[in-house]
Amino acid sequence: MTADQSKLEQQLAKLHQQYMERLQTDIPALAVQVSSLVTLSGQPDWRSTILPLKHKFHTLAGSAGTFGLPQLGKLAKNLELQLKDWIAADVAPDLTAINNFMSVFQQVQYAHQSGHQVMNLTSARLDALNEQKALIYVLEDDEETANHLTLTLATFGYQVQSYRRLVELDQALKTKLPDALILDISLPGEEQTGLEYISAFQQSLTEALPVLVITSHNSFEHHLQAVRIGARGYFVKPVNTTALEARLQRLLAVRQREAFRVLIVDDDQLLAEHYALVLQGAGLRAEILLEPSQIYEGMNRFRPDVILLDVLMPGCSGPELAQLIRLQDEWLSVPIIYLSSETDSERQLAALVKGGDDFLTKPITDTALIVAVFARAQRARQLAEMMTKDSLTGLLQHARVKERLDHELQRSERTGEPLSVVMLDIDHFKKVNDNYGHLIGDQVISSVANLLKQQLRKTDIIGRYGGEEFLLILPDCNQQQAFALVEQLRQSFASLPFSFDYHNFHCTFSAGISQAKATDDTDQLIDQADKALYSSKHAGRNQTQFYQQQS
Ligand SMILES: Nc1nc2c(ncn2[C@@H]2O[C@H](COP(=O)(O)OP(=O)(O)OP(=O)(O)O)[C@@H](O)[C@H]2O)c(=O)[nH]1
Repeated sequence: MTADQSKLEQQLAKLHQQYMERLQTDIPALAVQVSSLVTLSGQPDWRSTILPLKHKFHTLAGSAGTFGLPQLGKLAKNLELQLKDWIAADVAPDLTAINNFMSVFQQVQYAHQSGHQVMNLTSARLDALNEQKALIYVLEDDEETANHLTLTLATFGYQVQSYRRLVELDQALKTKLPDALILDISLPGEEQTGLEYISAFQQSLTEALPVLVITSHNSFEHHLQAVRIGARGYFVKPVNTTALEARLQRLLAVRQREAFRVLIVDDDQLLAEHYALVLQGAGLRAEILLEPSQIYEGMNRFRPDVILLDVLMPGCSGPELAQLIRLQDEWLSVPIIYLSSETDSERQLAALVKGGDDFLTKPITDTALIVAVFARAQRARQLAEMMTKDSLTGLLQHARVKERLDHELQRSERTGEPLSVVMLDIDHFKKVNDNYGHLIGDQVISSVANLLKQQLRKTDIIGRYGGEEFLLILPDCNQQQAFALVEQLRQSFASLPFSFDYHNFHCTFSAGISQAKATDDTDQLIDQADKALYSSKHAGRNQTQFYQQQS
């Protein structure tokens, strides 16, 4: 067990302990309420005693199983259903019915004292997501190609280790596995070919290592051999390093994906904390909202991929909250999963009609919770990306990046943190298209996008604003910090070699920066960054300027 796992198990055990302590007061309090049932028959307002009791058994039914007391959960569910039947029949229960009810309740009192099943999280745990820079090994005997590749990948922000000989690579692979391997398959002077070596090595792994092949051979046989050793890319020399980097980025995108965000809305704090810990243990980010009235603030701040919603909450029910969420266009597509001890399928359907997507019944096992949330989050993220991202670069589209700027501007006003906006445009791009063709032009655009994705923080927002124009939103960053960052990007980009027909060329970009002031709105801020960009172009291009307020 890793240190993280053991910490998680300790936290879960602590929550369980707290839940058991809560039952020490909840069950006797329930007993008092249940004992008042004996005075019920013949009373006109019998419903006002039963309704709150039904709610309490509903909550108990949902939470007990989750905290390892399935027997207690089942008994509570039966009692809840009994109370429900009385209400549905609209007849006050007679004394025999109440006596039967109380004898079942006695079993509840015993059940909460019996031992709980030990929760086993390990089988449910999914891979924690890797936030670090990707580690790439390169095996290439030709020094010039190796240096060119290493320099390009390092410029993009990868951690690169380059080897000339198989024996060196072998040692490195046995010490630490990289995120991907770039391999020259023809290695004169070696006993084995690169393909033979890696084919044997892959068999020793449980999960195949992503391999990109570089070679001077372009035959069908070589392609086939490469596929057979699990190659995920095939590049013929002279290697187009920017195309290779783009492939690498796509290959690693899933591993580097930002963790899915789950917003848990439940008035039962212990239960909500339990769910949050279980989801966090599986590599998801989870936040708890106990107070439904804070839903908009919570959504805007946390931007969840999925919402887990309790159905019965005082003040505002889950379905009402779902309807509130759906009032806002931008939250229409976020999946809402109800998590409730409601087992009546008609009521479940009624809740779903009010804007939910799925219904999970409490108690739920940790594995089932993780799998349901993960599957929903993954699909929602894919759909959201298709709807909001530009197909060439994978960056946010024009309208979306402006929407994000609206939010960030509001946040910066609220928190007082600085916010900078950068407009960036490739220099003389028309000439790139004219000289090398549209396809190479597209490759240059993709490279700027990939460089930005690799080198900016996860919290920065990047959009393709126009053809060869990009908009960067840098939260918690003043204009001096933005300047240092953009200058570094500019220099990296200027040093990137592009190739066309055995001939290398370089490109540059110009940039303009504007820092938000309290009085600015989105359009003003973009306009200021655009004016600063124009100044950079006017002053000779390949440079960065701030917006200067005209007097
Ligand atoms: N290959 C490619 N070209 C594009 C794309 N979008 C826009 N362009 C081209 O980008 C070029 C932009 O040219 P201009 O805005 O005039 O830029 P420029 O005058 O060459 O350079 P600056 O004055 O330095 O900005 C036009 O030729 C567009 O056709 C695209 O997605 N792919």
